[in-house]
Amino acid sequence: MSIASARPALPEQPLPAWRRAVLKVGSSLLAADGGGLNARYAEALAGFISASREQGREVILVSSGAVAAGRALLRQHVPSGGDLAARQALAALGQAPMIALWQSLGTRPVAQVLLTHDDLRNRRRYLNARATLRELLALDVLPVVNENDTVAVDELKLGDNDNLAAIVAALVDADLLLIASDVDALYSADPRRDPAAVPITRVDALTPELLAMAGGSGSSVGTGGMRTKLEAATKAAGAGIATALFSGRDEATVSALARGFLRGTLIAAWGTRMQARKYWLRHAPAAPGRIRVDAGAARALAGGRASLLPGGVLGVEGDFQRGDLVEIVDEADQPVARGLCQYGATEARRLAGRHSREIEQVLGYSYGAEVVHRDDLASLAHAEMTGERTA
Ligand SMILES: Nc1ncnc2c1ncn2[C@@H]1O[C@H](COP(=O)(O)OP(=O)(O)O)[C@@H](O)[C@H]1O
Ligand SMILES: N[C@@H](CCC(=O)OP(=O)(O)O)C(=O)O
Repeated sequence: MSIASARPALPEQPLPAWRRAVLKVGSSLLAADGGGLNARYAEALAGFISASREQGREVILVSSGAVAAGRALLRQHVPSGGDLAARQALAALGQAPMIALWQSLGTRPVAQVLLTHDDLRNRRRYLNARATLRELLALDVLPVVNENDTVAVDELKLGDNDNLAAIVAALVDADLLLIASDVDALYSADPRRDPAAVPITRVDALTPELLAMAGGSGSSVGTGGMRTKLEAATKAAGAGIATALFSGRDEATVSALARGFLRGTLIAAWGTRMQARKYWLRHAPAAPGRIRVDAGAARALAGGRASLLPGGVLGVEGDFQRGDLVEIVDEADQPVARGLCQYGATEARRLAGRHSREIEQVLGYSYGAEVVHRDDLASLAHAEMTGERTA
């Protein structure tokens, strides 16, 4: 039974417009009775994914449930907490049945994507994960992401799939993070413990008071509870992505989602995705290196809408890798922009002053016509920075 089923249904509110969303489905839904995997609630969620696809939208699924599935397969008591290696073994055992469950509920092929914190901290792996996920969407395949529990210990661990889902949402430039759980909203206190708890359906800012309302998991299969959901929403908000929390146990709630309405808690983003991205590009630590550009390129970059092409590059200083954040300066060494470089310093040096169509001939391969793509670039010119949110 849903925790909040004895309470009155929540009002519907419009979801923000979205084209790409990450949907996180917790163990509390896939192993709802505390036993093995069960399609009972996953079916409606799979229906939502198919309906979204038909509306021309893209969904990336982040699914838990491997540990619960593994535990049920062994048909023996394995303690929920405790031994990390035992949990890892259970996850390895249950991962294939979890993927098979999602495959059985849809017609599109399902692709398994296993990630760790290390994969997303390392710039090259981050870019590879992003490219793979984008390619899977282009192939019209449903990516099903989970933490790679076999290798994820301590510092490699994201710790929970709520946080993983927020990171994946930023990785794939999603517009919305949808978190389906066994509770229909964020409450003023854990509704399992406090019958007087009241639902909070709209959050404009995640204040310390709100964060303090969130408790841990109330079920035997879930891990982070509301605490990790609010952590995830904080990460998503900082990346310009709104989060919707809702009960995946309530069919009417899930079908309302396909109509663009939420019965649950909507946590607003801090700004637009582009503002958040530009803010990050302007303020994150840059790699030890600089790209010097000619006057024409400097003018174009100051406008905030042009990419940096190899022809505008005069020289490259220092050392950086493909994907690093680098500073771009003009002929007088004045910073004009910052951006993620598509080529490493050695490659960029060889490309300086060349035409984009010569890239393949010079390097023997190409990552694209731009040294820095305009989506990955933030101008430091005053006009483009006005209106920037303060973090
Ligand atoms: N303030 C709160 N509002 C709503 N739920 C809360 C709150 N604090 C703790 N919870 C608990 O969070 C649980 C959902 O998280 P969790 O068990 O980790 O599920 P999942 O497997 O879906 O991630 C709810 O069942 C509820 O008991
Ligand atoms: N990677 C683990 C999921 C851990 C987790 O975050 O679970 P949950 O709190 O149910 O989303 C598994 O597949 O069992």
